[in-house]
Amino acid sequence: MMDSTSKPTVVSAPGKVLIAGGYLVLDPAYSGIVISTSSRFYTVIKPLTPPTANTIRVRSPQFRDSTWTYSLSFDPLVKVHPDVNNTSKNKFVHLALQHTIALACEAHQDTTKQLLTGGLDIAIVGDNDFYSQRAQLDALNLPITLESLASIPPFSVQGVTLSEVRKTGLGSSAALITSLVSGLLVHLGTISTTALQEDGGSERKLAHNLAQFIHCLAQGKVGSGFDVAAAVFGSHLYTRFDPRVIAPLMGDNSVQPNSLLQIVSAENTSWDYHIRPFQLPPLTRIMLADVNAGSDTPSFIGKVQEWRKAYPERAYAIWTAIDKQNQSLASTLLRISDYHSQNPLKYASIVKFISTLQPIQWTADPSLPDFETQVAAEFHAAHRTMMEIRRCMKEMGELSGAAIEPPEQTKLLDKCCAQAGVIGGGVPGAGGYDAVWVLMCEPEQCRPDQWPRERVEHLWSHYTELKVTPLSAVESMAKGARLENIDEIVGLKNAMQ
Ligand SMILES: Nc1ncnc2c1ncn2[C@@H]1O[C@H](COP(=O)(O)OP(=O)(O)O)[C@@H](O)[C@H]1O
Ligand SMILES: C[C@@](O)(CCOP(=O)(O)OP(=O)(O)O)CC(=O)O
Repeated sequence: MMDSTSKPTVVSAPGKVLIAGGYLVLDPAYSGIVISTSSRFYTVIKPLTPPTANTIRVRSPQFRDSTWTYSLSFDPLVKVHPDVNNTSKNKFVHLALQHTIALACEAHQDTTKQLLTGGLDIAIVGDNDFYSQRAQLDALNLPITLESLASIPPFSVQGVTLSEVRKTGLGSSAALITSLVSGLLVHLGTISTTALQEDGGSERKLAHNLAQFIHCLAQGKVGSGFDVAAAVFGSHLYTRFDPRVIAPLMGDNSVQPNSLLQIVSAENTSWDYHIRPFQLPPLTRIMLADVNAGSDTPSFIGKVQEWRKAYPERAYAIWTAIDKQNQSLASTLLRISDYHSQNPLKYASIVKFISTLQPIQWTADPSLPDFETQVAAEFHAAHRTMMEIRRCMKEMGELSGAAIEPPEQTKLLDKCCAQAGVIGGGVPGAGGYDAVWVLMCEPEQCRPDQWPRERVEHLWSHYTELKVTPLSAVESMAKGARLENIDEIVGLKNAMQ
């Protein structure tokens, strides 16, 4: 058994960007493209020192007033009680503890109780990207660049409470719930330490189903769940689950009868989500920006749903058109990756070539050999499809009264998409004012000032109409939630102090 000198259990989970399928993905008839980010949440679990029976202390050291202590009782069912001296509440953390420990007890009552007798010490931190760093860059008088972001210490202290912090839209709560739930499942032995090595094994699915349910309960609503799915499985093409699978668990009573395991089990065929493999093509890079104006996603969803109900035929036609483009984008990007597998050298040379040109010029050179022409044509197709998706989403926003791609964002995105080497971009997820994503070529080498990312970075840092701050994230190459070694995560040990 683990003692206080052993290495802690550390599980991380990535953030998300829904690059195609906003709104449509709420309906199981449609799917979306979700990219998981290199920016992650980390949950670090170790025995409490000094040991304190049935006590769990959770800390979020990046925030003020963010330590929560809980006690456990087991009779007749597990219950997690917040300490009366806690100075704030954290519903997400509380529900994650309650239901994950209940599940662990249902699976192995005796060993779970034994592992909890000395208490647990849990720390949770998120990469800087989850919270807006604009104020910090301005205060330090630093230019608004990726280099400046890299100079801020990892897991930096935000100086505010959790309710005051400005989020960037990477899905902090889904990544937090996934890392906490999966970390507890590993620590309590409910899933094995190798569970998170496999891409889609049954233990990973169990962690997904449990995290998905807890996230819905904490949010008080059932969304499409693409954010939790990305945190658990990494980038993929997502088709949602039928909410009826968790309906029996969604009541007010926080103590569940002994049926949780059966419902969240990977064997429960009522979990009908589909996760199809997806990854952005090699030698491309996604860049994300936090834009200084918030949007109210729930009110957008309400508007789009009302419009869809009021004008079913028109909505059906637009959704069908958007879905066609979304599917075409997914298959074009996957085909581009296939070209890379066929001939990585020629692929690299055509990416280098198009990275200096605007899309309109990519297929204009008749002297290019066949293979290179085909790859350039696929990149051009991806560009056209991204532009068409933006046009349709904007139209849906105008028809429904939700500012999905408002004029200010159109102007910004058009400028980004006019840069040499940029494939396309859009407003992530529900859209609005608060973020943009841009996909560009990232050749193996470039002369200074020739990287598409530098052009986009320059545009953003000199943009005056909106405050546009890059995030440091790229696509996560590690698939979803994973077990970490604390010594290998720069700054994590420090952040625990
Ligand atoms: N670092 C953290 N530590 C503990 N809880 C966190 C942390 N970051 C986010 N949370 C939890 O997630 C909640 C935010 O959820 P939500 O508003 O849905 O944000 P998001 O859209 O980023 O998922 C917070 O109120 C808090 O309960
Ligand atoms: C509208 C949606 O399809 C996508 C919303 O995506 P966002 O990435 O905008 O979401 P938040 O993390 O809640 O800000 C709703 C859903 O799928 O649940």
